[in-house]
Amino acid sequence: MPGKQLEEGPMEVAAVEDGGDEGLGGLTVEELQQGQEAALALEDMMALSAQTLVRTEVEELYKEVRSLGQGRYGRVLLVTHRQKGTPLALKQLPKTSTSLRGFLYEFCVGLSLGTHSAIVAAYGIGIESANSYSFLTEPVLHGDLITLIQPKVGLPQRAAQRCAHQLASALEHIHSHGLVYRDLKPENVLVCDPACQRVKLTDFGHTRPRGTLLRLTGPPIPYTAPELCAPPPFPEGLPIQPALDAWALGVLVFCLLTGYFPWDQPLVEADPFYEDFLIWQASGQSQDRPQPWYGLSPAADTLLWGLLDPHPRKRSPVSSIKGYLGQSWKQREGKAEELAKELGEDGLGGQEAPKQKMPTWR
Ligand SMILES: Nc1ncnc2c1ncn2[C@@H]1O[C@H](COP(=O)(O)OP(=O)(O)OP(=O)(O)O)[C@@H](O)[C@H]1O
Repeated sequence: MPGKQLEEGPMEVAAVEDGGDEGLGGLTVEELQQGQEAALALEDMMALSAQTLVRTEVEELYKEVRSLGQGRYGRVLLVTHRQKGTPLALKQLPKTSTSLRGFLYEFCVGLSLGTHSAIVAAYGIGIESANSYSFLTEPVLHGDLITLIQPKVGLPQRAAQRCAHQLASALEHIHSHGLVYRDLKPENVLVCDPACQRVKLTDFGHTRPRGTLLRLTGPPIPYTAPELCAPPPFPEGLPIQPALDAWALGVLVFCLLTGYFPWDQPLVEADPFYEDFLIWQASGQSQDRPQPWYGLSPAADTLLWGLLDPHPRKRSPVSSIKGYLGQSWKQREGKAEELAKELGEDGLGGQEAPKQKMPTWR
């Protein structure tokens, strides 16, 4: 998502000299340095890539086959190389809404991360045309994950675990490069086969170096971590951390397992589902388990409590998924209904069932 409204800035180096975590908005010196190194490496790569841009109209080199998708900022086309016939995905970003810098940024982030098996491979070809910028990646032809998640049901457990494992590994790779992905959602997860054996993360327009100062510019969504909703420690924003992606991964795993969002926004005042979750986390009592969580196993509860810890420093890293892979994440068939009965779910203490609706799947 390049060339978007200004919502971020680099963290002031002076903050490091202040010393202590306080002056760093909660980042350690090492974390801040890791982000700064990532930012410098990207700047170098962008300068080199700017010199190697191919200046031509896309049709001169590639033949359009069909549309693969349309995002807010660009469209993605399946094309073939005119001489070789090789199929490729071409992401095209109009110059009216994308700056050269924004384009180079997304292009270079994708290029530096695309060596991981669960990240879409980039071909290192950037094109500047009269009205657009484009780059080429491998085409992934079975659509995105949102089309496979059955509302109110989710994915079969094995498929959900395969997706979660691969996405955690992709995010770990991104974090090891000093970057935070920041846009985990099913629409950005491409599916390589109908059984969802292999998935790939795409769209690096929001990815930024760790420690970049960032403010929320619109209303939060379920994937937005609560620390981004709170007043930021600096006027320019919150220094971003990989914990933002761990939160989004927790929400995504919940969606994969249930077909529901756990809440609309992580705001106690505005969202009763989130408030119920915090009450359950605080009490640990089974009678406080919120309704959307009934279908999950104890292992999934523990995994998701870790990833969805409201305190970013206490939150489990994305790699915590690995410790839960051999276990069941869903209640066995019928168990969720039994549990509902046990908990008097047709009534909080025998009253009529609450008429509240689960968060609707969007
Ligand atoms: N390599 C690819 N192969 C197949 N389909 C793709 C590929 N890359 C993207 N798509 C499809 O195109 C859609 C839009 O792509 P992308 O998310 O990169 O655009 P965007 O404008 O940055 O989106 P957003 O609105 O999320 O910022 C994706 O949701 C996906 O369905």
